[in-house]
Amino acid sequence: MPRKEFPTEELTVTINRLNNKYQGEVIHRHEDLEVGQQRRVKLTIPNTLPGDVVKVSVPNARGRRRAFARYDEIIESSKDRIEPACIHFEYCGGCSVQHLSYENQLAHKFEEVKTHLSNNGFDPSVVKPVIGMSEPFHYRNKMEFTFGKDGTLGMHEQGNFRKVVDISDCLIASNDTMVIRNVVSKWQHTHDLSGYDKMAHEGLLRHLMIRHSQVTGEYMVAIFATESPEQYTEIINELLLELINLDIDIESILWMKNEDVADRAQSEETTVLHGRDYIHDEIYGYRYRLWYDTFFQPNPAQASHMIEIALELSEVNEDMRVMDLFCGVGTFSLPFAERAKALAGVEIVESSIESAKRNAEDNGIDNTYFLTSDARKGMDYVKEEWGMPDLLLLDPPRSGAGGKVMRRIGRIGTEKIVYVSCNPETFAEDIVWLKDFGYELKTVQPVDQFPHTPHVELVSLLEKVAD
Ligand SMILES: C[S@@+](CC[C@H](N)C(=O)[O-])C[C@H]1O[C@@H](n2cnc3c(N)ncnc32)[C@H](O)[C@@H]1O
Repeated sequence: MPRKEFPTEELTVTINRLNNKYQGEVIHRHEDLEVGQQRRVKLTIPNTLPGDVVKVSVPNARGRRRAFARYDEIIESSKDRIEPACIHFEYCGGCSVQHLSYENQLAHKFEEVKTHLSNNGFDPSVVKPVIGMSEPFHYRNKMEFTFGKDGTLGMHEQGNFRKVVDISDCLIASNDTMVIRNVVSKWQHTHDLSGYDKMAHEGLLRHLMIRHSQVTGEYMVAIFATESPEQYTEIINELLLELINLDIDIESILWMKNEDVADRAQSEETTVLHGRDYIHDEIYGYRYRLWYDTFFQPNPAQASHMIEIALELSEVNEDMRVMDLFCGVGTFSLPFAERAKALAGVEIVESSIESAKRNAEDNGIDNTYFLTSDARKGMDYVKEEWGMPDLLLLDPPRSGAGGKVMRRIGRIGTEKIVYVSCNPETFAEDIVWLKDFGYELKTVQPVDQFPHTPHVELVSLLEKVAD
């Protein structure tokens, strides 16, 4: 029997918490209930804060347990609410907390890290206040814009993956990134080139990736499209001329053919339209080559703080052999290797390991051993082939390292473990595994790499205090 649909209701609610995407939430309890109606509905309302009183229209409010809805009107503002600096804030899915002062964002992230640790039985007093940015804007070195089917070029709308919000200005990207974005958008409209429709799987232009180095000033522009560039040579040449004539050091312009149905900026066939297929960047004084798909820390200024903290906490010295798990292109490996006797890095993406090897060479570092492997199997192999480490460093993806890797780390039993994380929730769950191996959490230093978003990174130290 089909479920009964209830009418849309206009509710007045007071937001009482932020979820992990920093969207306001409240549980609304219905009154005047009839048999078969839900007693309560959990409302998720983007761009709201605890203390905001808002009016919101909720379709089928009495027939569902959860609803995502935009507010119609703010009746009373939270005392923490500020005017967002960005003109696109209301709909853009890029930043979700510009309506909270930066000071309050940092306070919220601090509490979040402590809560995850407490929930997993750790003493939250080891957490230090979050290191924020003095200028929390224009910090990102890589932006990925999506072409919408309606000629837009920007970010997905918050809570609506099908819609692309046209972004002519962005306060977390560099100014030159937006100059390039605007040239490409104008070019698309001049030539009436279609944006990709992900539902119908038709249209030419899919993504625009712009990455740059804040140190070397080099830029890469990559256009992802469903067709090869040959049939568009004339109009592509017009774009190239415009881009190259900008007062921006664009060292790489790429055309990436991507026919895959998955909505990712990936390439089946890469054509270098101008310059090389990589750019140079630097973090913490080390030089790196970055290809379009190389994972690199998106906020190099804050990443440098994290490297500095990791080096200090580890007290790495020339007698130590270091194992760096999830090493990527070697952002932590190279500074550690230069201060250690030897370093072994393990990473699953082959091109990152190739890059790590080349980066070590480019920086004159010759005591490294890099292995392409899943962390779990790689650790066993490295122990056999390279030997046991004295220090363990790990920086897993947001999903965390997982119990199998953590138990192996526990069995290795180095005196210190430095765990770098981009997700306090999986971090807290992972380190629970180390308790049985006699480790104690000594310090956690959160670092804000992504102002105005829900993300927070951290560097932590665990020490072996018992066998
Ligand atoms: C947060 S990044 C850190 C990279 C590096 N430490 C850095 O700072 O640039 C996590 C890395 O783990 C890698 N990775 C993901 N799953 C993995 C696995 N199962 N085994 C080994 N590496 C993995 C990713 O490719 C990525 O390079």
